[in-house]
Amino acid sequence: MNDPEQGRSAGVTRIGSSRLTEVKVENAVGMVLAHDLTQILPGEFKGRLFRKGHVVTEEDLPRLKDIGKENLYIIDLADTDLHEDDAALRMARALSGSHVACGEPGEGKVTLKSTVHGLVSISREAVDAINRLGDIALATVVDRRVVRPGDALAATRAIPLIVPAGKVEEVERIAQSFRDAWGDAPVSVRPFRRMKAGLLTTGSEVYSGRIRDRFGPAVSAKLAEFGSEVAEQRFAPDDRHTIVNEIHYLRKQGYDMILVTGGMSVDPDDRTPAAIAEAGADIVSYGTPMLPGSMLLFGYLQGVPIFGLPGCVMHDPYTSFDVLLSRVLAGDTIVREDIVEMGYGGLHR
Ligand SMILES: Nc1nc2c(c(=O)[nH]1)N[C@H]1C(S)=C(S)[C@@H](COP(=O)(O)OP(=O)(O)OC[C@H]3O[C@@H](n4cnc5c(N)ncnc54)[C@H](O)[C@@H]3O)O[C@H]1N2
Ligand code: MOO
Repeated sequence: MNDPEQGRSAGVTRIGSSRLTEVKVENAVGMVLAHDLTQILPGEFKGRLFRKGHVVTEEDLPRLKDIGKENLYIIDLADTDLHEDDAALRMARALSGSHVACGEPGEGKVTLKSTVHGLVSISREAVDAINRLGDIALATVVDRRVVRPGDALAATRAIPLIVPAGKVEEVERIAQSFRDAWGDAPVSVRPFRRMKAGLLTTGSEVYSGRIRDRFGPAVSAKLAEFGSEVAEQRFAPDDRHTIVNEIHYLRKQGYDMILVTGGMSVDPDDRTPAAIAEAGADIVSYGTPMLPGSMLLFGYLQGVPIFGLPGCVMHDPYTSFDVLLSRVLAGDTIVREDIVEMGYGGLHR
């Protein structure tokens, strides 16, 4: 129904029950523009040259010709149709959940932005169902990306200038059934909680003072990046009994999470995984299918998240620790399947 050639006669194009009446640019002075008009100057500018609602003046005529406009159109919109800007705005409103701000329409597009620092939740199922409808487009970032205030999360757009209202109503239905099932809209952001971590650094070479600790500064900086902090750092040699006692000490301090560094790999004197288990943690996984960060351990000690952090966390800017830390700070409980799913797309080095 949106073939613009269909139903065209003597300067009038019919799209469904709506009509577009052609007006030659030379005769358009005083006319109200029915949609935003775009200019593209490669390498210089791309955007709105004239805004919907603008009243055409004599001086506009050469600029309209410069962007290829020989004709302008008056829209008679049928009740069953929506203007591109209204379609994009209604879809954006339906899709916006917690901590998401909906922008103003421009050139038939509305952008959804985060209002907080947190983890975005985007339902791929809902996005695919919406894009299957045709005539409308929804483009998003990937689920579980860390976002900051002002970051774009998604954009809605009508493809033709005039869209059947039924398409937008279908988007609203999809969004509403998602809300009914999950308690939030298909695009939402969970702000990061501010957590206090207890840090235990193992390694006899560090404990004895042979080498300077590099884990403490790296882990503190990482937590600060997310708005959390290392509240206390302790040190232990590669002795399982001492490591277990230090983990119990940190647990008693009531920290929101416990981080243990070093001794995570293959040698018999890498004691940390066994010590974390002996301390009483339920191990969700020792080994994470992501690189860097494959030797990471994650579990819960009396409900408190506990990480065994491998050496790469000291020097690689993005590891499996970033992925799991962001989820813990967003309030997720990590299960084995979450770890399993990290392998696909998880090769970063
Ligand atoms: N044969 C294999 N070798 C390695 C494997 C493997 O599977 N087979 N895994 C590799 C991966 S992945 C990682 S990551 C590293 C590191 O593992 P660890 O977490 O066990 O680290 P450590 O052995 O304790 O130390 C490695 C290295 O880092 C220095 N270190 C440790 N802690 C500190 C600290 N707090 N400050 C400064 N430097 C520290 C330590 O002295 C060593 O030089 O293993 C791979 N190898
Ligand atoms: O675990 Mo290593 O932690 O992949 O570089």
